[in-house]
Order: sequence, then structure tokens, then C-alpha cells
Amino acid sequence: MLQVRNASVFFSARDGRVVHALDRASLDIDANSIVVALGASGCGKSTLLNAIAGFLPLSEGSITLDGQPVASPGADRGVVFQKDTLLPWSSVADNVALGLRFAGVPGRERRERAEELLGLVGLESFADAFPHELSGGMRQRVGIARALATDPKILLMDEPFGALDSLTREQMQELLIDVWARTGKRIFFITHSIEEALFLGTTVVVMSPRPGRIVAHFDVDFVRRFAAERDVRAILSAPEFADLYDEIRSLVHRPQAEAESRRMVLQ
Ligand SMILES: Nc1ncnc2c1ncn2[C@@H]1O[C@H](COP(=O)(O)OP(=O)(O)OP(=O)(O)O)[C@@H](O)[C@H]1O
Repeated sequence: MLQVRNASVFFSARDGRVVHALDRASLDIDANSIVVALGASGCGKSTLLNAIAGFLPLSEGSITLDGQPVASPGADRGVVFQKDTLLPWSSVADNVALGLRFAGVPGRERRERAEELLGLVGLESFADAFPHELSGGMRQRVGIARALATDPKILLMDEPFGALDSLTREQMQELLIDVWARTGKRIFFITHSIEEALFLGTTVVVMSPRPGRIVAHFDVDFVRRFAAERDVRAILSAPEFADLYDEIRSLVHRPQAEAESRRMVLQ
């Protein structure tokens, strides 16, 4: 279980002002779940993800992963960003295996693991290609394979499909559902898109504008239905999908009217 409790972050801006980016956020991410954070630009989504990744310290509150406090980056958390961070001079297989190289895993084993992961993301024949030979969607697939290489306990994804065209984005959403169904990894995913949040999330949390607070939790089951039935149209045209879409939309657009959580508020 990943537990975030009353997490607040204050930044000191260059002009001396204090920016209150995250306000007492609490969140649980259980095994085999996909928790999607949704909110307007600047509401603190990346701040929350970066704190879970260990890239920045909390000002108040706590984050634990399977009972261990999170204080710095670690191989138990794999991160995928919107902009790919592949090394242009390294082959796709070497990029995937980067974390394993840091961990001292021998070359042959690294290669085998990279090939296995490239198979998982549908890029088995691109192991020896270089990043510039790949499309944007393929590069994000490599990013997902790389984040999985150290067998992390959780995958942290910061708008990973935000820069992709809509068709590629849909393919990547389905690929991610496949990866999730096959690996059972828990995932924390950030997006601006209500549709993406509803399609991918087992839980959707809605954040208010700065200072970012979690104003609502929704338990959702479209992703499990899709993993079982593979019927996108049935999901997107389900009346519950449209109802939830409207409810979340009104929250995102009127976030100051604080929503009542559908679940018990986390203590
Ligand atoms: N290092 C920093 N120093 C000062 N202010 C910061 C810093 N990082 C983020 N902020 C501010 O904190 C707030 C939250 O930023 P954050 O990037 O978490 O939002 P976001 O919801 O992820 O936005 P977007 O969707 O646009 O990526 C913003 O107002 C941002 O300007």
C-alpha cells in the first residue's frame, strides 16, 4: 500500500513569496489499482507525484510505501514523464536497461530483461534502434518499459500521453491497460483529461486549484471492464460514464464548491 497522509508542500518563489502548492492531500494506492489525479493546470498534481517519487520533500505530512517512509528517489518507484527522457546516444535496449546498469546487473541479464519488457510494450524488434528512429508513441512505450525494468512497486506517470496525437493516445491507453493487467502493477497517473481519467482509473481523485487539495474520490470500474471485455465503445457510451463525466466536469469547473467525497475521508 502507498499511503499519502496530509501532504502539504510550500515552495519559496524567487521573488520571496511562498507558494502553497499542495494542501493536506491524503490518498491510498492499493495493489492492482490505478489512481488517477485530475485537475486544472497548476493545481499541484506534479508536486504530489514528485513527492511520491522522492524528488521533493513534503513540508508537512507523510508518504509511506509498504510501511517504509518515502524520503528520496528509489528503484521501488518507476517514473514516466510527458516528455521522454531517453538517452539519444543509447540504443532502445540500453535505455530500457539503464536502471539495471545502475543497480549493477550484468550485461547479458540486462539485455534479456530489456527484450522481455520491449515485448510487453510491443517493441520487440526495436531493441537495437535509437530513440530518434522512433515515433512519439514508441518513445513513450520505451519509457514505460524502462520504468518497469527494476520491477518497481508502483509506476508514477505524469501526463505521459499528453503530447501525443489523439489516435496514438488511445492506443497508448489500451497498451497501459494491457501492461497493468499483465504485470499487476499499481499506477499513479496524472491527466487533464476527464475521459482519460475515467477510462484508466480504478479511482479518480479530483484536485482543486492552488493550493491543491483533493476534493473528491470516485471509485470507477471501466478499466476493469475494458481489461475483461476489450469493448471501448460499450464503455464510452455507458450511461454511467456520461454521468460521472458530467459530475467530475462540474467539480473541475467549480472546484471551490468543495465536493463531498464518495468515500470516507482518509484520516
Ligand atoms: N519549484 C517550484 N518553485 C516555486 N513554485 C513552484 C515550484 N514547482 C511548482 N510550483 C508552483 O506550484 C504550483 C503547482 O505546480 P504543479 O506543477 O504541481 O501543478 P500541476 O497541477 O502539475 O500543473 P500542470 O498540469 O500545468 O502540469 C504551481 O503554481 C507552480 O507554479
